[in-house]
Amino acid sequence: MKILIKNGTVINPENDFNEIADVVIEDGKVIAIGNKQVEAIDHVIDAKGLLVVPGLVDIHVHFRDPGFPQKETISSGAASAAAGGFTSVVCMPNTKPSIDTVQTLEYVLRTGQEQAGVKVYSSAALTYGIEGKVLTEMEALYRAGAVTFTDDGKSVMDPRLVHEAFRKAAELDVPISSHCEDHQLVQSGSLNQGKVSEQLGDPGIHRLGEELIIARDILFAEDTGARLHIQHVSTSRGVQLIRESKARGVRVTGEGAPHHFSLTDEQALVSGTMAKVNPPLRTREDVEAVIAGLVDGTLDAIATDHAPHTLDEKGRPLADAPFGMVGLETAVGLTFTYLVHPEKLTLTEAIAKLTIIPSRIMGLSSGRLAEGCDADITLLDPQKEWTVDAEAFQSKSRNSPFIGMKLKGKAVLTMVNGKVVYDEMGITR
Ligand SMILES: NC(=O)N[C@@H](CC(=O)O)C(=O)O
Ligand SMILES: [Zn+2]
Ligand SMILES: [Zn+2]
Repeated sequence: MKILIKNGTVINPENDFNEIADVVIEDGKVIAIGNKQVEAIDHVIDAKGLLVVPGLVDIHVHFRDPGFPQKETISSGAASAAAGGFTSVVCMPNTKPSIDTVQTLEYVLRTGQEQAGVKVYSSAALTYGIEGKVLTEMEALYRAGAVTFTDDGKSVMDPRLVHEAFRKAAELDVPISSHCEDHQLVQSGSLNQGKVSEQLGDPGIHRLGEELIIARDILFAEDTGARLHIQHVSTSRGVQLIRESKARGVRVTGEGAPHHFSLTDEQALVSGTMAKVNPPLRTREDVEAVIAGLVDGTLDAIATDHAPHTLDEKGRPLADAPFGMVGLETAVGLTFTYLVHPEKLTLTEAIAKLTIIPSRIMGLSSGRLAEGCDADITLLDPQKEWTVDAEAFQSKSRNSPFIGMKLKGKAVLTMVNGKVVYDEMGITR
């Protein structure tokens, strides 16, 4: 089976390729790029006006299996990823049980292989049960396929334990992904501590809660030589701490989430609990700092932190509703609307932050579009204007503050190993 994608603008950030070119796929692999004569094509996809990019890579998703299939399963999460243009994802371990044993890790990876249309990778927990008390068998989990270690949802607070985990990670040369939140400082708030939290009678989440742990973990990385990846950076000083540590050679990377480069805490006045996320939406100054971090490379990657929750849970009062929002199906629209169209990032820079850079951080082979690669390919329509519609979500959950918002830019076709897993061009009809 040979497929030809013709007339599209092919972008491969890895080698700065950005040209109108043909892409030929055979048996799930890319066999040619450029205007080459290829015989016996079975299927032609006309990508005129579209971008042909490496399948997108999201290194921060919550697929809720095992434990919370009513929120998301690995197969519904994968369908949501495909609809958003993502072909590879890294799952977070705060499931039930948490991904803290080889057995649970293997369950997630196997279910991903058997039931998901996209490539499902997984992190493993740093501590058993994400309780911050006993380190997991990091080496065994690493050998079984864990690509990073994290207690995402929490920070491990015991410095002796954190130090030990960083030493082990350095030995294995595997990145630690850090959710930065000093919960002794932060305690019970739901929103960024400021005018909006006051107005809504919420105790608020002080920015220092995030910054203290970013600073701490940078020091641990510096001391041990481990690779540190800071998740969902939301504050201006957080970005600055990463910038300074990079300049002195610490092996640190950072990610920015679409909601943190597009929304402020004021969104809670409009969207209520749908705008409750951890770390919280902050101020205009913070949003600008996250964008500046993405622009100058302090924040290496864009990652969604796709965090599905049921409408029942989100229907509770602000203080009781869970933190998190779905993100896979709005990430491309938000990246184009807030970063590419306003010319903060070039096309190649934006695609790099959604493909090759996150892939490298986690040591994956995804995120490239070159001869010999797996045909994981996404077709994007950068000009497509659309309105976020909860009913159209492939995710099981609808907890998004972006519902009803108009965005410009969308994934229209997603392919994994040459197989179409999402199609709104009507080519598989
Ligand atoms: N981001 C969130 O607000 N929630 C995440 C946990 C996390 O990423 O910290 C979740 O699992 O729901
Ligand atoms: Zn987190
Ligand atoms: Zn998360």
